[in-house]
Amino acid sequence: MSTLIDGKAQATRLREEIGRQVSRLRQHELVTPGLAVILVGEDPASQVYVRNKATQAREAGMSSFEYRLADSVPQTKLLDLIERLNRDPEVHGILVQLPLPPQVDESRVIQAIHPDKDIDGFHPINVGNIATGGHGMAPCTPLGCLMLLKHQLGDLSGKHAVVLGRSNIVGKPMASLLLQKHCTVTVAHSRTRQLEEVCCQADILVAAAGRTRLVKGDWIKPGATVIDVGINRIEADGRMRLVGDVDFDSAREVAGALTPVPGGVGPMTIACLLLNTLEATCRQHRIPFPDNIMSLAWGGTSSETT
Ligand SMILES: Nc1nc(=O)c2c([nH]1)NC[C@@H]1CN(c3ccc(C(=O)N[C@@H](CCC(=O)O)C(=O)O)cc3)C=[N+]21
Ligand SMILES: [Mg+2]
Repeated sequence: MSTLIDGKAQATRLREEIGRQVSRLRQHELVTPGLAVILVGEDPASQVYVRNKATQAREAGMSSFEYRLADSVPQTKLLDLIERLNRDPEVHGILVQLPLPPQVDESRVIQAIHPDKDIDGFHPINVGNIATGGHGMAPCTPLGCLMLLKHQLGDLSGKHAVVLGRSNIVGKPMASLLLQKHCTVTVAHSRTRQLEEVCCQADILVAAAGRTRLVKGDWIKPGATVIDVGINRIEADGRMRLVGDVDFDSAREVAGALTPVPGGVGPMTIACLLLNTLEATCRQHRIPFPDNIMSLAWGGTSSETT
């Protein structure tokens, strides 16, 4: 049986440490980190996530500003709001919940966010900095996955990581981060031939394909570490359930360690959002980013990154 990787517990510890740093900033620097979250439309799942993000930001002592816009909002209005938040000194991080409705050009919106306030790490400047090994803002979900992996495995050097999925939000930045940690990285996706054989070679398997229970136990090398990024809502026995991209029951017979859904990557994503907001605040006020947060987040010292 595999070790269960407790993302919920690790996220709680990270948020507690972030909370201590936030109160230190407020006391000694008179700065309160501020997170602005913009939600367009009324998708119920998105509403839950946005509410959780705002609640957890406030619990960590941050200011939270929420903006709810109608599904029919013209793009110019959204861009105007972002422009205003870019200039607002109380706002250190801006998150526009994706996906956006069809009249809005997603990449236009992402590029409108000032890179220093882009706590999602989706702006091309941050994508470029991460891809070239710099210390840009890393997207929250891949960053959370990396922290779980570092905590579980320590040094990742030389390990074969297979990333299943190639989205800009998870797959591609995940591959960048794993390369930075000296993994051999394969990015597989829906057009990959012999997908099962490719997955079977992974020491580390990150499943972010958006396909319910795609990865079965016999896709996994015995002892491998499996990170399940999927969040799929299915109906079972007349009730809604959350399941991942990994078939949990067969996977746990084979994997060395495995994240559950829920309680794995999801809570780490939100904790990393707060971490990025704290980092953005420090950078905007030219305050050094606290070392102990660095080591808690990365499971080692920052000097280990080369
Ligand atoms: N600009 C932007 N940034 C995002 O980071 C972003 C986004 N758009 N759009 C949607 C996705 C999805 N996402 C999740 C965050 C937390 C959980 C989470 O906390 N999940 C809980 C369960 C929550 C539940 O029960 O529904 C868990 O896995 O344990 C899930 C999904 C962030 N996203
Ligand atoms: Mg794909």
